[in-house]
Amino acid sequence: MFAKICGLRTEADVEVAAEAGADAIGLVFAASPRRVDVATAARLVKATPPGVLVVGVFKDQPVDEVAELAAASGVAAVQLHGSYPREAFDALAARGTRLVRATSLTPGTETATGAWGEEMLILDSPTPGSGQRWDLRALEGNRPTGQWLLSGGLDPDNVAEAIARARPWGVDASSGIESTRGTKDHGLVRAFLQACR
Ligand SMILES: O=C(O)c1ccccc1N[C@@H]1O[C@H](COP(=O)(O)O)[C@@H](O)[C@H]1O
Repeated sequence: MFAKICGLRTEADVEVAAEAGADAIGLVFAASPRRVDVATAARLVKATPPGVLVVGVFKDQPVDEVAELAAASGVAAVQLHGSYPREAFDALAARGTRLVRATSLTPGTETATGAWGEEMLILDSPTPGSGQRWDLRALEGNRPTGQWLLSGGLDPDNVAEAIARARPWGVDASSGIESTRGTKDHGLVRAFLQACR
């Protein structure tokens, strides 16, 4: 089970997540209490051990801004939320950017991982980073294929059951592993990663 821990803001956050077995971490560049500036992101990238994928998280920011922040910080991939068209994915892929596509599961959602050039697909609630769960019954008849991550309101207490029901390739969490909004609780991060496995 691939596990991504999102919204890290300090070196201690990175160290705990990596030591506890996170496969990927997310640094948020979107408007959010978890947002990091580019200098902080670059420091956190340097603090991340090899083998842990660092993903920059964006929402409805211009493609040029995404590419500039990704290059300046050194994140390995970008995760796009919001209403990006297919052309935005194509433009970033043409620059060699590794892509993660995040979407909620509404009628017409493209659920085949890789369909827009992304290497991972995230199915999230309609309000990313809010801690809201969504009705997993929506997966019936729409279950993605390939490297897809379940997200939206996951925490140490609910993630095992959510995995059993949704059968994702991986999971992604932020709000459910915080003490206060924007501040990771290291005990909850460890408990979440243990519960995933
Ligand atoms: O975490 C944020 O603040 C955020 C802001 C804008 C876009 C995405 C964001 N995070 C992503 O949201 C989900 C986690 O949601 P939850 O808090 O666990 O419900 C995950 O994909 C994050 O990468």
